[in-house]
Amino acid sequence: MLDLNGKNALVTGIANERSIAWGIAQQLHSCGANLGVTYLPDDKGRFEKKVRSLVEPLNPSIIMPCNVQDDALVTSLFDTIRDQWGKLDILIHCLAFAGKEELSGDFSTVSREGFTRALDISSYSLVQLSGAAKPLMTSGGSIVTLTYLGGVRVVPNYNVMGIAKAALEMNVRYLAAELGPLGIRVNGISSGPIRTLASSAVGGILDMIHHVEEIAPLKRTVTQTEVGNTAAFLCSDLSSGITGQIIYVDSGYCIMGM
Ligand SMILES: NC(=O)c1ccc[n+]([C@@H]2O[C@H](COP(=O)([O-])OP(=O)(O)OC[C@H]3O[C@@H](n4cnc5c(N)ncnc54)[C@H](O)[C@@H]3O)[C@@H](O)[C@H]2O)c1
Repeated sequence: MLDLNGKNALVTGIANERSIAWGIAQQLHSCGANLGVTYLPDDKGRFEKKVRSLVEPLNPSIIMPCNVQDDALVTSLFDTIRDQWGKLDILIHCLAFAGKEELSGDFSTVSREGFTRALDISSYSLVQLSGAAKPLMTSGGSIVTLTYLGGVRVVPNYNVMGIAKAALEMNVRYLAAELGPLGIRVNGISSGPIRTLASSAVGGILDMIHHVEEIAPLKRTVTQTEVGNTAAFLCSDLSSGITGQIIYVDSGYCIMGM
């Protein structure tokens, strides 16, 4: 049994019950972690309402807004963690965004604005949040992000998000090298396709899932719980020798040539 008792874990990226971050939060909680969660603030407060009611059974001690494009919100989030928890042990980076118009059609038509926004929210944010977490991870720590095969191979319609994931995976390696001497490990989970709010913006997501069901050794795609279990492992002492890695949780799809 994984033991995360006494660990403070910040989970970003919960939008609803389909979110991979929700699967991760549940598994961290079941292993004993003390949770803090964030939601994306919007004018009508829809995400806040949804996230607050969803996470209630997990009894998080911090629930705060986080828009990674708003530096003041990020500063306030980590100030609160410092004041309330004193130290942070686990950071789950489980967020990404690209405009729907960027997730279908020809990649070469992506606008500078769309490219920059996707890279800023989906890739730079890992550096930003890890930099803010670093001074709070005084007893070492574990940082986990979520990536996808479209960052190493061409997947139809994934387009600019593939570039963002490629950059994200390199961020994992540079951060792991910098933070390793402090006992902070940084890893990524490359998840197979799962139907979520974010993935539904990718053109042909259902075709991608059906393709995995046909080709992958396990003949199915993965669940949020399976990704959550791997995240819990990567956050626990059982993975103490692993850093800078991308772990595939994809029913074995990535090993297949045909
Ligand atoms: N669903 C899949 O098939 C799949 C596969 C591999 C990797 N992933 C990755 O998993 C992660 C979680 O996505 P998901 O599929 O669970 O979808 P999701 O829509 O449930 O989660 C995406 C989250 O990103 C948050 N977000 C977007 N813009 C933000 C911003 N500016 N600041 C802060 N938060 C912001 C949203 O609020 C949402 O909570 C993403 O990095 C995604 O690329 C998903």
